[in-house]
Amino acid sequence: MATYIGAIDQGTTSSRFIIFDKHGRIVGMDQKEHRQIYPRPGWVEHDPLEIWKNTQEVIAGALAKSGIRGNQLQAVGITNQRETTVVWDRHTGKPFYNAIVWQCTRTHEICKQLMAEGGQDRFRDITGLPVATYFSGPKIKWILDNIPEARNAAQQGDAMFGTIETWIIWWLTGGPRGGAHVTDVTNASRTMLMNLHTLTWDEDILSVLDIPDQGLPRIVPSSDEATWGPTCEDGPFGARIPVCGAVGDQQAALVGQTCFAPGEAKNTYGTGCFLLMHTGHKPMVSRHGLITTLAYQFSGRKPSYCLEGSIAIAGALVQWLRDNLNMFDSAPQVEELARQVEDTGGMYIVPAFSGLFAPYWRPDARGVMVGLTRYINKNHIARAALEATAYQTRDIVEAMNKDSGVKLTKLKADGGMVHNNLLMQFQANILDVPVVRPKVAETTCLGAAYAAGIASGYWSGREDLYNNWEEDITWYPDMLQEVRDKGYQGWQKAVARTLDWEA
Ligand SMILES: Nc1ncnc2c1ncn2[C@@H]1O[C@H](COP(=O)(O)OP(=O)(O)O)[C@@H](O)[C@H]1O
Ligand SMILES: O=P(O)(O)OC[C@H](O)CO
Repeated sequence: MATYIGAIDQGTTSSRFIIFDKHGRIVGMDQKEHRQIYPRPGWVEHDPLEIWKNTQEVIAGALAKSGIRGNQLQAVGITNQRETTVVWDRHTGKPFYNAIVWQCTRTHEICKQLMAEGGQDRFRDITGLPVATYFSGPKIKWILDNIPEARNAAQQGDAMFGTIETWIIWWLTGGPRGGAHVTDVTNASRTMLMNLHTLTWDEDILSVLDIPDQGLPRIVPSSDEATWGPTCEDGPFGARIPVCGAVGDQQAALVGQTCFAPGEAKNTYGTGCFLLMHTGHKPMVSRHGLITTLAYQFSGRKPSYCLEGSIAIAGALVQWLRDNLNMFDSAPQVEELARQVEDTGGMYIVPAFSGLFAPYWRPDARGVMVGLTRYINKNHIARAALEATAYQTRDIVEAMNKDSGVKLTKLKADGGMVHNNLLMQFQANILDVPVVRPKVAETTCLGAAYAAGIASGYWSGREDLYNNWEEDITWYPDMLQEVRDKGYQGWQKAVARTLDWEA
């Protein structure tokens, strides 16, 4: 009987389940979007129960469409939108509040207070992170401070905290009937609560944030022979399958792109955009606005670290043009509009909708469109939206080159936006390095499958994975240096216009 590996990708906009064969090829897939909830400007929530329901549906959907039975899966891995936080009742599985999404800025006051007491970098040596609304710790604190039932339950030891992989693994493995309460090192490294060196929760930070440690999940490797499963027979797989891989989605893409050597980097162009460079077995402190984070840990091996440049809004700007300005019906159509014009007519969009993340870390920033004249039409706006992603990436690459002391010579790309040829060509031009897309662009799911597949012996080691990586297309730079420089200078001026908007 043929066997496969399954991977759940619970992303910001949708949930997917993909089934892979030995060659890393996709043999089954299903996907479903979930609601984005915006209760106030800058606030973003998801319904955790809707996410769990959709996850079960896409698992069942992919199995039904492919004709593969649950018991043909040798193991299951999970990858997820990181930082997004749920607090729930361990006896009922009922969330005390909606999931607070990574993009949500509601913890601005909490972060301001933390910074006033000790500066933005007060936890950087321990956690690798600046104080920012992005990370989970302040989100847990917000729920405990604002929802009295959650605080009471936490004090009684009845509340569970978790990021999305924790939430889903708990349900898959039994939920209130004794499901595993675990988080992998990559997700834990996004909480601002984990010590990057010891891979344990930091008592001092927990006490500063007033978060009781009994609600926190156990920290485990990203690929774990011990497994945290199996799944329940009465769940969506209809079988007991080992759950033995969990990796935050951006780190999963690094694994899926087989960036296992120091200096190798990938950029994932999805809702946001995340450039990660492998830096080896020791955390490297950033001096230029990047964050230090776990890349992955395979069970029984030393952890690997990376530097990350996180951009909050990339494809989300395209969605905004589609949904809020009704400029087109589907995301790929942005390219048709952008191709109607040679350039942006001198305008820029800086989508600082959640403030600016790396390398600026400015929660006070808000989005701008600048350089407008009566000449500008919607085609220029479409083009400027795509260019914004490429310019934000250039900001990150500049910082990465300075931090690592190595000049990036090639960028591996993946994510939903890499099907946009105009963007990818402009990216190569504005970075002045080739950009390459692999044949399997679903690298996030693939990385989670690899984590589960290595733990369960489906793949024997990295050599198997390297053999699965194949180039699809490479975009080479073809822009004059003076044009590149002028464009980037304009971008830097536009970024300056976003600052000091919110108090
Ligand atoms: N052809 C395209 N051109 C530009 N943006 C696109 C295109 N296709 C998808 N996108 C954008 O990519 C994002 C979806 O990418 P995906 O990797 O699936 O995201 P995520 O994993 O963050 O949910 C959406 O924000 C969408 O607007
Ligand atoms: O779900 P994505 O692809 O938008 O990724 C979100 C990131 O993990 C946030 O840190």
